Amino acid sequence: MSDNRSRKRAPRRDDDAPRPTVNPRRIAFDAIRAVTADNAYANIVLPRMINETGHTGRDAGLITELTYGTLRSLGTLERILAAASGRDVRELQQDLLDALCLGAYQLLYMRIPAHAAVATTVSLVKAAVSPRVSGLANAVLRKVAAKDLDQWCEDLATGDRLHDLSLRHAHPEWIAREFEAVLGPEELAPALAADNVAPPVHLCAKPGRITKGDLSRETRGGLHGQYSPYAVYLPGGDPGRIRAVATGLAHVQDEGSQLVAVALAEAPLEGPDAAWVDLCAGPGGKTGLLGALAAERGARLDAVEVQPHRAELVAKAAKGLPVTVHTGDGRLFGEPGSADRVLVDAPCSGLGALRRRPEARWRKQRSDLDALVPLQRELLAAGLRLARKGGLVAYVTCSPVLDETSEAVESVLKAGGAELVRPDWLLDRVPDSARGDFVQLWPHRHGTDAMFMALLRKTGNR
Ligand SMILES: C[S@@+](CC[C@H](N)C(=O)[O-])C[C@H]1O[C@@H](n2cnc3c(N)ncnc32)[C@H](O)[C@@H]1O
Repeated sequence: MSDNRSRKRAPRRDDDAPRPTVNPRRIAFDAIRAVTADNAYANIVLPRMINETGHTGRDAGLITELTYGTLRSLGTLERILAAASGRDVRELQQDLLDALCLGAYQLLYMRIPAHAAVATTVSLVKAAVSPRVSGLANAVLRKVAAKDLDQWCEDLATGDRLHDLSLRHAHPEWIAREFEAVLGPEELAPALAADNVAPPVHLCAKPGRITKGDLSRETRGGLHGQYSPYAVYLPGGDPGRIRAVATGLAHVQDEGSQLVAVALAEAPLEGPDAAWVDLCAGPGGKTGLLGALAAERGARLDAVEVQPHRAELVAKAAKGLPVTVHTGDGRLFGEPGSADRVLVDAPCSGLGALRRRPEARWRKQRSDLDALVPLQRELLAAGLRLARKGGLVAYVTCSPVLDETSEAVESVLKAGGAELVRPDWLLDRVPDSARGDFVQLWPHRHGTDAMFMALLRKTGNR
């Protein structure tokens, strides 16, 4: 018997679990294909693929970086690939283009040696696309590798500031223009750059259910949130494995989302304060927090959601809380003048949460706003109708776009019967969050999604 065979085997990492056999780059490629060919969402398909193929730890991290990074940078990668190949990349078959983007991402954004990035991508093309195009892939990627990202961006710059910043930070130009209209030119680059950094997971300790201290201990050292009295930052790992999350005492929720919900609950209100409404509730993050606050105050919350499957999620989030879930159109809900506090967390472009959905920026179009903007205004008007005289309405979007935010509020205010109120609770605790009397949070300033909030008080009877 040889020495090798007589030596005891080192215990395996996870007992009997088989070692993953699918190559991480192949999984990243398959996930990118699912997004580009089947319109899948990376944050849904990728965790499933990683799980099914048994990758953990550093491998899982590499697969996530390859997939999310490539998808976030698609527009810029395609521009560089077009220049390197001297052709319109839309003429290439989509699976080849996806593989080239994955290879170019490794060359330009990761510290993977060029020879390894080119060789692994060419092998991937042979196996997953066609051996016939592997020579083309090799030639194009070698050209990409000849320059770094800064040099490519310099070569492709036109001198138009918005164009050049959009290219450097991988955003469609129209989105950069919308951000600049709110922020001005100075802060545009940091705002775009912040969208390319994966956000940490924020947890919300439901008030009256678990304290921040206990939740932090359960997460093994999660820091308390900077601004929200209920936020704990998850230091790492799967939030579903935290007992408080699994049992509904806490939930995953961006700190900015927590802040706007609490700001509505904390705003001073004269008169009765027992009837609260969440008019656009799905999937129920803010319902869970507002419902817990309502329980502490002896109030009740009606949560309205138009999509039945999202209403089911709201019911789950509100379990054990004084919340009634209604499936229906918020524009038609309830008795006028019956509510003390109303949240209108309107469906929006979601441009304030681009950090979370890597492919989203390339799928969205300015024309998406054509249908959203009138709906947002109708929902805000419905929220005001529902409020009693003196009652409060918070209008919230996860977008900083002017059309969806201050302009929506100003247009509804023109009809009369309501006034703008300064949400002092939030503005006083979060530096640089005021835009006039509105709240505008930003990833690069606050580490939260770019949530917008306006607080209105109903002054009329109708
Ligand atoms: C921005 S999301 C709300 C997020 C939610 N408040 C949370 O914190 O989890 C907007 C929601 O409004 C719903 N919605 C869209 N149109 C609606 C309508 N007319 N009435 C009620 N809900 C509507 C969408 O289906 C979506 O679930």
